[in-house]
Amino acid sequence: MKPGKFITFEGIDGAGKSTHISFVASLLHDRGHTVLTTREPGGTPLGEKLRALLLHEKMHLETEALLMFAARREHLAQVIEPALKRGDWVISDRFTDATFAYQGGGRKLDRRKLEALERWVHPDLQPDLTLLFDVPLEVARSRLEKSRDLDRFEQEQAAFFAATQAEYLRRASEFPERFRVIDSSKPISDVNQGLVRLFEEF
Ligand SMILES: Nc1ncnc2c1ncn2[C@@H]1O[C@H](COP(=O)(O)OP(=O)(O)OP(=O)(O)O)[C@@H](O)[C@H]1O
Ligand SMILES: Cc1cn([C@H]2C[C@H](O)[C@@H](COP(=O)(O)O)O2)c(=O)[nH]c1=O
Repeated sequence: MKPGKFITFEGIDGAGKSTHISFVASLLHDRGHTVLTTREPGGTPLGEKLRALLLHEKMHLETEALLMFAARREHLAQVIEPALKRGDWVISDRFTDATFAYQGGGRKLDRRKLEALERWVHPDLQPDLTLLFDVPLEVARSRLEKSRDLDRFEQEQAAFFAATQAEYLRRASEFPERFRVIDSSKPISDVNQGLVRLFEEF
């Protein structure tokens, strides 16, 4: 069912993943692939409305997790699955690992509930490659504060991001076949060079 490849970018807020998506997209485009870049929560008109709620409205933790998966269901149906079927390469700025990291790790929602939602929403699809941008918490925080006004997640305390990052790293060791951890405390040009090397082998 899936001639295209599905690549996801993950990391705590300010880790630098969005900065490197267009670089990787143009690298893959130069290799002859049709590349679609998208993001979560979001990626569809309905998903973007849910994103606005998720990033700015206070809500119950389980509502938050359910809305993340509702936006994802729409994203898969409208964007990701048709693109992969056509043979396009899809790069998503976040996917289900973010829900395990933020709602599971950061907010402590029982992982079994998230696993049940994952089995419901995408039982047969996992990313072919997940790039985890890893950076010390204080570096991420200082990059964010310099760059923009902070949303509901970005305003969380250091302990929340420490738990979120720990869950990302735990998942990277649980699924080593698809995760690659990128040291994004390095300058942007060094991170780009590392990405060029990584994609020579992918
Ligand atoms: N390696 C780097 N060195 C220095 N600054 C960086 C680096 N990577 C990203 N930045 C800067 O840090 C800020 C945040 O980067 P970016 O938006 O890519 O992070 P992000 O991981 O996508 O965060 P979010 O998930 O909150 O969108 C931007 O101003 C960006 O220019
Ligand atoms: C997919 C997803 C996202 N989040 C959080 C993580 C970020 O703080 C925001 C998205 O903002 P970004 O700047 O585009 O990265 O949403 C989450 O908590 N759970 C998720 O599943």
